[in-house]
Amino acid sequence: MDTEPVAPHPDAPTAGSKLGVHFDECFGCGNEQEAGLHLQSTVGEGATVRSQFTVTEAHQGAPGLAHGGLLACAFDEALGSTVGNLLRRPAVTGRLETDFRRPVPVGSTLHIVAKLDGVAGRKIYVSADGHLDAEDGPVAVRARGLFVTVGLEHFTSHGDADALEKMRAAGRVKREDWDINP
Ligand SMILES: CCCCC/C=C\C/C=C\C/C=C\C/C=C\CCCC(=O)SCCNC(=O)CCNC(=O)[C@H](O)C(C)(C)COP(=O)(O)OP(=O)(O)OC[C@H]1O[C@@H](n2cnc3c(N)ncnc32)[C@H](O)[C@@H]1OP(=O)(O)O
Repeated sequence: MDTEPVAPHPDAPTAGSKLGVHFDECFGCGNEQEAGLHLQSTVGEGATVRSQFTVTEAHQGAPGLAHGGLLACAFDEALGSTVGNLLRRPAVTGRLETDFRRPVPVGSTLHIVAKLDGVAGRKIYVSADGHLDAEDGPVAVRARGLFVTVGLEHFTSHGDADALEKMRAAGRVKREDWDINP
């Protein structure tokens, strides 16, 4: 792939900043989804975001083991949060590849480190490693994503405009937070 290197937006949150919930009903990070992943993220050094989530019984595929689709969801969230918060561009997942390298048991915590890899026009390439039970634990899942920058009308024309208003009212998303025409 022919990409340009990418640096965080000058107004992006700095290393150590905790990233809040972007939407209360988001399955990845929202606090109104009881069975959701409740992923919590912090900006890391360089163009990285560190996220964690603990696998519960609600996330099983085989008995006692995380469902692969839910693990993919965690990476979608972690990668999307990296793009949204570091680049401040509204973007959606175009492609998500996951390598499942080790089983992830219920009760374990996945430590995901995601990084911006490059951009090519509207295309943003990101990747992440998920370490089992510790930041330096063995890699259980690896993912690569392609996000595509969209205008805010993507969400208003295809999504729930009332819910977007609710997000704005809750201060989750402000128009001035986004670099709409990078
Ligand atoms: C005020 C409201 C703000 C709302 C913001 C909300 C939240 C954000 C807040 C904070 C951020 C924090 C956290 C976010 C966390 C999680 C995010 C989860 C993200 C998701 O879970 S999101 C849901 C799943 N996602 C979709 O629902 C997308 C459905 N889809 C489409 O809506 C279109 O498909 C679209 C827009 C992707 C492209 O459509 P399009 O017409 O605009 O553009 P086009 O097709 O030309 O693609 C342009 C270039 O991307 C290449 N390209 C596209 N797709 C490709 C693929 N799969 N593989 C390889 N290349 C691909 C083309 O080949 C071309 O490349 P080239 O320019 O080189 O030709």
